[in-house]
Order: sequence, then C-alpha cells, then structure tokens
Amino acid sequence: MDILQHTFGRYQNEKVTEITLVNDNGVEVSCLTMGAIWHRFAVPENDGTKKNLLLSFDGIDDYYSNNQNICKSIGRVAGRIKGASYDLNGKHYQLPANENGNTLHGGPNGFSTLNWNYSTSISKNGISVIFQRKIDQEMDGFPGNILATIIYTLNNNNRVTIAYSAMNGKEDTLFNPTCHAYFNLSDRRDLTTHEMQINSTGILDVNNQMIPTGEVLSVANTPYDFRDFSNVALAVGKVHGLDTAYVVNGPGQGTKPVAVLRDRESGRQITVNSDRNGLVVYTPEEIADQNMSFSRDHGEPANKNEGIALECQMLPDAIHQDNFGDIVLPRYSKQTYRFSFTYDRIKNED
Ligand SMILES: OC[C@H]1O[C@H](O[C@H]2[C@H](O)[C@@H](O)[C@H](O)O[C@@H]2CO)[C@H](O)[C@@H](O)[C@@H]1O
Repeated sequence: MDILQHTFGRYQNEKVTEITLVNDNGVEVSCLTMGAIWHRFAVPENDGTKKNLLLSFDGIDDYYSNNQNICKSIGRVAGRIKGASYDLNGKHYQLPANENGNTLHGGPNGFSTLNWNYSTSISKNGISVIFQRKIDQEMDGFPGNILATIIYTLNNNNRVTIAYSAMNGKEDTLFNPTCHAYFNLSDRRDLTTHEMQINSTGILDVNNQMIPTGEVLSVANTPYDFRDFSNVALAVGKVHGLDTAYVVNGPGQGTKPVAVLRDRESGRQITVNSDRNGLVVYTPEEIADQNMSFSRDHGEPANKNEGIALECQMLPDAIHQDNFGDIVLPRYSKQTYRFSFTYDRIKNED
C-alpha cells in the first residue's frame, strides 16, 4: 500500500493538493483538497494500463466552471431544502438560497467550495486520506459551528469507503452529506453498455422545482424500475435524463448494498453500500452550454449523460417531511454517514 501527494494546481490563490491511495492490487483512489473531490478511481487493466472509472477533469478550474458538482463532496445538506428555510425547536431558520429560492447541495458556500485540510493514515483496514474543516455558521449560513470530517479509505478488497462526520457545537443543525461522484465504467463516452440494479421499489414524487411532494411512487411498469438489472442508457433516453431519488434501506448498523452498476462490455462493476435511506441517481442531460470536457474526452466536448452519479444520502428535503428520516444533528453530538463503492468484475454466472 502506498500514499502519494503532489500539488494539483491553484484555485482562488490557494494550493490544491492531490492525494493518491494505492492498494496492493494497484487500484488507485485520488482525492483533491479542494471540495474534498474524489478525483480518480483507477483500476488495473490486463494490458498494464489503468482505467479511471470516474468522470474527472485535468485541471481544478474545470471542476468549478460548471454547475454539475462533478465528484465533489456535498454538505451540510445534499439535495434541496424547500424555501431555503425550516422550523426547529420553535425557531425559524433561514438559509442561503441558490436555486429558485431553495437551498441546493449545501447552498452557495457548502462543503464543495472549501479547500480542506488533510492528513493520511495506514492501518490494517486500509489506507486513508482524512479531510477536516471547522465550519462556522458565518461560513455557510447553516446554524451551529461544526467540525466536519471526510475520510476516504481504500482497502485491499478494492472497496472505497467514504465516511462523513460532523461534531456539532452549541446549536442544533442539519447534516445530510453525500458524494457526487459520476461513474462511467466503460471504454465509451456514453452509458449504452451499462446495466444497473437498485434495491428499491419506490421513488420520490417531486414538483416542478424538484422538491419532493412527500409521495412515494412505485417503480413498477416505469423506466425507473431497476429492481432487476436493466440497461441505463435506454431508461435515460425514455425519461430525458435521470434525476431521481430512490427510497432504499433505512439507517442501519453498518452499510447495506443498495445498488450495482456494471458495464456489460468490459465486465467492470461497482457495488454501492450505504447506511442511509436514499439514493439519488442523476445523469447530466442539460450540459450543452457548460463547456465541459472530461479527461476521458481527450479534448472533445463532453456528451450529455456521459456518466451517472449515485448519491447516497438521507432522502432530500427530509427536514420538511415526516417519513424521510432524521437529519437533525443535535447540539454537542456527532453523526457519521458511511458509503462504500466496491470494484470487481462481472462473474460468469451473471
Ligand atoms: O442547476 C444545476 C443542475 O441542477 C440540477 O441537477 C442536480 C440534481 O437536480 C440533483 O438531484 C443532483 O444531486 O445534482 C445535480 C447537479 O448538481 C438540475 O436538475 C440540472 O438540470 C441542473 O443542470
């Protein structure tokens, strides 16, 4: 196992460092201090090369010149908070709005906008990069001062575990982070050979601002049905891009399997585990004006729906819904969310 560190670039006058974890199988996970971005997930190929399974950019500016949150850490709260406000303990809290009067993905100054401090560690459980920031309420507009920690760990079973925790100070706050990694497991610049299976029978109904109505809709007889493996590009085509919150397992002890994404052509496969009750599946359909070109595009403009984001989290807008789970982080307490992404190959019997 090995850990490498080098300067990736500068963003807004700050140094951005890339930290690379390498396991005994030659699998590499790289992260950037800026946005605690998951930059690369590279796996060895038979010809000695490595294949990056994530949509990545070559330069740090590229990550911040579009609104797709490519591979960034998202917090304090993933998804939308209706009306950029909520009531708690008899108090009304107003948050910074950044989309249609709602707060999306932690607002304009969320986790993704911070350059994180980091350290590294090697233990019997794997190799880790540990990002940490003290976030005061003046910084992101959420109440309460938290100490936020994001730990990426790679083990020798090719599993990447991301643990997000927040230690809260003297005021109750909200905590529902996610990883906005986009995957493309294939050698193509589209999802045509991808199949996906999600352990979910229901998706959230949303209004025209993508705010959940509170209703859960059955996936049966819809393009959203991934209870059995189903082709991703066909579903994406039918619904003009996926942007869908699946109801998955409730908060449990440890992580449970929620989804598998696999590429039929190459045999590459990722299994997603989560200890939360939501999985937002998103493919970027509206990118025509965003001037994006991923590392894998070799200078060509990115295609719409070139990758798929699998975002583990508590269900969006949980603070306004009775049955979406608890995202309140009480004062003087700590909460940890754990998600993992395990790489392997499709077995013959699949
Ligand atoms: O405004 C930027 C994009 O915002 C949305 O996309 C987000 C999506 O709704 C979320 O569910 C997902 O977690 O993150 C996406 C990117 O931040 C819009 O739907 C999309 O059309 C916009 O381009």
